[in-house]
Amino acid sequence: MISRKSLLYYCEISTIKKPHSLQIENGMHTLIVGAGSVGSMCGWRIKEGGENVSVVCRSNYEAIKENGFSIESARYGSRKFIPNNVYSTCEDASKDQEYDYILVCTKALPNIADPTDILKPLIKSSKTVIVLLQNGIGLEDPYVKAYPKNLLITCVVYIESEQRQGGIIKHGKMMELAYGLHKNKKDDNLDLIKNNAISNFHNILTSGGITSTVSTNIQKLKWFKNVWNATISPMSVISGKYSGEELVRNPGTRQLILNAMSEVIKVGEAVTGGPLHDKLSASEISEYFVISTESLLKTFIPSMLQDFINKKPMEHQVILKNVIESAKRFNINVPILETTYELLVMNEKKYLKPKGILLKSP
Ligand SMILES: CC(C)(CO)C(=O)C(=O)O
Repeated sequence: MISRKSLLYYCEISTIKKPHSLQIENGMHTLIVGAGSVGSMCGWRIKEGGENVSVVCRSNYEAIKENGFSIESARYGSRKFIPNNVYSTCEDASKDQEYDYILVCTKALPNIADPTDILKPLIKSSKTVIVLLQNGIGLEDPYVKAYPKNLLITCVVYIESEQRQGGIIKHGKMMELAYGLHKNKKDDNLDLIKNNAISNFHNILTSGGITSTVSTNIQKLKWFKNVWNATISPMSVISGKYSGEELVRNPGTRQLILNAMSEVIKVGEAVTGGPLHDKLSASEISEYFVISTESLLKTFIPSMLQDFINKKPMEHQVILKNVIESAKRFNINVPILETTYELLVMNEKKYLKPKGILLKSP
């Protein structure tokens, strides 16, 4: 019987040990690009851990410049987070710094604009490690193409947070990152520079109290997590704003979600070349996610539903469309995912079109 521990509990994880010969550097400078609910939480914890943290904010810039962030967290308590510097553009952030780590915490919306463009002024040499803290799959290729000399770390993000208004952040207990170096070829041997980049990142996260895990098979973990994101999140929007907890408690939608999950798992297995989990079968993975969702609070709102409520673009390209496109390559039928995707995009068009935001045609 599967019981809920944490959404990450069942992931196959390999934590690397810090090699004794490695010197962990101090005083590193991290830039958060997109200081919304995820970016501000990470920035806050990394600064609390003793590092320099600057942020690039867009819609919330004036509020953050003036007052910083006010964070109310069930895990860490309620505090203010005042970043070292607050910028409104990456251009401004690039003027007097070259950063060790750039954490990309913006929404992943490659269907609206090239996501790598905004980093251009910031990437001055191979010193900067780019870290993607975004939901979905198939995000990495544009970064590899645009910045081939920079190391790329890609993450699975489990952070339960929401921005109420400019700079007011509400956080629950979940604050976990699993990550690994994005590799073009299957190569588990990390050389010293790569190992250093990962160890330092691990160090700055754990110093700030973020549960941090390094994986040598990060794509498998990303697909595993996307089983949840590609099903519960869009269903919560198209069902008319039901929470995940309500959807899995209702027998009809519970079965629909289980069926949709099995479509995602089939595609994930084909893409990653094996099971998405070492100990759980495909049906146990779906069962595990449904049981985990059952014990989430009614008030827990998936980030896609938060975007829908706030009339913002939703991340359906990386969460759903990329799965559907992979399914086509492997001749796998995904009728539930296709239906969900089409209905989601129709819903989004209603509010994006009047704002003049158009999706790129495929
Ligand atoms: C489950 C959660 C909150 C983890 O970050 C998430 O991925 C989302 O809401 O989109």
